Amino acid sequence: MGNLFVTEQSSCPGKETIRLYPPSPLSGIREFREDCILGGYHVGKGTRLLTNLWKIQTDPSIWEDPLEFMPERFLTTHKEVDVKGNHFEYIPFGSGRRICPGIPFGLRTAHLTLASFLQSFEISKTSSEPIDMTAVVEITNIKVTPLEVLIKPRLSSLLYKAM
Ligand code: HEM
Repeated sequence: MGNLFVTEQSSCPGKETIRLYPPSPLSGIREFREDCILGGYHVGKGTRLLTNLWKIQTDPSIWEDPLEFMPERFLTTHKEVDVKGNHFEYIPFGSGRRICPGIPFGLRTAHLTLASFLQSFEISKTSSEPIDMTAVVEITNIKVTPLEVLIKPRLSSLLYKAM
């Protein structure tokens, strides 16, 4: 299970999770209002651009061992990098005027939901095989192999009744 812990103070496992497994791997669409040259390419007015955030966040010229889960990089080589669209090598919420407006809500909700789930249930794998973390980069980030787990309540049964 990916650990989606990120706060605005930014925990390193959380930052690394959404670097490698961005929930929204493609940015929103931008339309060019005029002809221009971008990265050596001529781009015509009216062209629509969808940025592949996953590709940027796994660019081997920026990230050492880009496909490895290494949260410590956010304590060392990428210590100053935050999630707010200021560092273009890492833009899990996009950047600029159309940056995701749900950053604080998304981060807190992910944190709360996962923490409540882990507090409430014991989770175990159904096999001893390593978990296949391969993902398909589409509009959202989807695991190729669904994760199968067994969940067992940890708390008093009274706490699981619907409110
Ligand atoms: C971890 C959770 C989330 C991630 C990773 C995420 C990621 C993104 C990304 C990459 C974009 C495109 C930004 C761009 O094109 O520059 C976006 C846009 C957007 N997000 Fe999120 N998002 C998350 C949670 C949320 C939540 C909780 C809400 C609302 C409550 C939200 C609402 C929006 C909206 C409305 C846009 C479109 C903004 C615009 O086009 O002006 N997102 N998000």
